[in-house]
Amino acid sequence: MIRVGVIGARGRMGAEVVRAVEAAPDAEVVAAIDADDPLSTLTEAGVEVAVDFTHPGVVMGNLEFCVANDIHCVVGTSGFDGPRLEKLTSWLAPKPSLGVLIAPNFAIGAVLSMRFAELAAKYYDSAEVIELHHPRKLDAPSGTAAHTARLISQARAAAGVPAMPDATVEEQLGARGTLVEDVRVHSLRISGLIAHQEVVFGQEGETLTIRHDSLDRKSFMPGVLLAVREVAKHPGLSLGLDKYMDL
Ligand SMILES: NC(=O)C1=CN([C@@H]2O[C@H](COP(=O)(O)OP(=O)(O)OC[C@H]3O[C@@H](n4cnc5c(N)ncnc54)[C@H](OP(=O)(O)O)[C@@H]3O)[C@@H](O)[C@H]2O)C=CC1
Ligand SMILES: O=C(O)C1=N[C@H](C(=O)O)C[C@H](O)C1
Repeated sequence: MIRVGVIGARGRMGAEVVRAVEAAPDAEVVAAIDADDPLSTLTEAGVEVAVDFTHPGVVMGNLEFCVANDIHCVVGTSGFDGPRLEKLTSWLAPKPSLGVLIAPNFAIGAVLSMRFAELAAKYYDSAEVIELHHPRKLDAPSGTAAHTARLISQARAAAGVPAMPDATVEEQLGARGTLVEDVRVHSLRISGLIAHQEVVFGQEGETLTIRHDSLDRKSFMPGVLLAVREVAKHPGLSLGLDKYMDL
């Protein structure tokens, strides 16, 4: 049995993770902590894999503790940029057998749609990302949208695709979304939604839209369980659940 600690266990995702791990035949929740609970609960319970669904403002402190205490980490919390990933890499340097996965999205369809977007990127003049989420989400744009935009941008740069056509010279603040690298990202917050994303590509006479919808937070659980099972087999820092999949 894999001994799992859930950080953010009373949150929307954390509570779902506790249920999913408890139902798994090969893993058990030995610690479930939330804001104000001491991180030492994890070491006292002998946690092997910590799963973090908290807030961008606290996740780095949680990871610093887990890495220092040789606990593998599966991280769904958003807010990871280049400097954060560099810091994590430096923490992991003296721990060659420890695995940390930062996954912007655990839904299998979302992982596939990011890969599809990366593949499509070099074939189109234009690409923009629209993410749609529940209105209690704290951050914008979503981690998934930012990651998708970076993948598109990097794929276009690698293929030498010229800048996207856009004649806008007068823009009311925010009307064209925000730029992640050179890709526009638009964020909607709508009651009734959970987590959704469209990537729209276009060229003369043709568009391609790649859309993914998480209709229930259960959609993230197969990916979380896959990560819990795999993280110890993938030492170092991995970005994206696709690193544990045969894509
Ligand atoms: N990668 C993926 O597939 C997914 C990622 N996410 C991301 O996961 C994160 C959490 O989302 P969600 O569950 O909706 O958010 P919630 O706000 O529902 O849950 C976060 C929980 O973490 C708690 N918390 C805050 N600080 C700490 C701390 N220092 N230690 C332990 N627990 C703490 C919060 O307590 P309190 O409310 O008191 O602050 C809350 O209970 C977000 O960043 C979101 O974007 C969400 C869905 C899927
Ligand atoms: O806050 C959420 O709900 C979600 N957050 C992640 C993100 O920021 O991309 C993943 C998913 O979109 C749900």
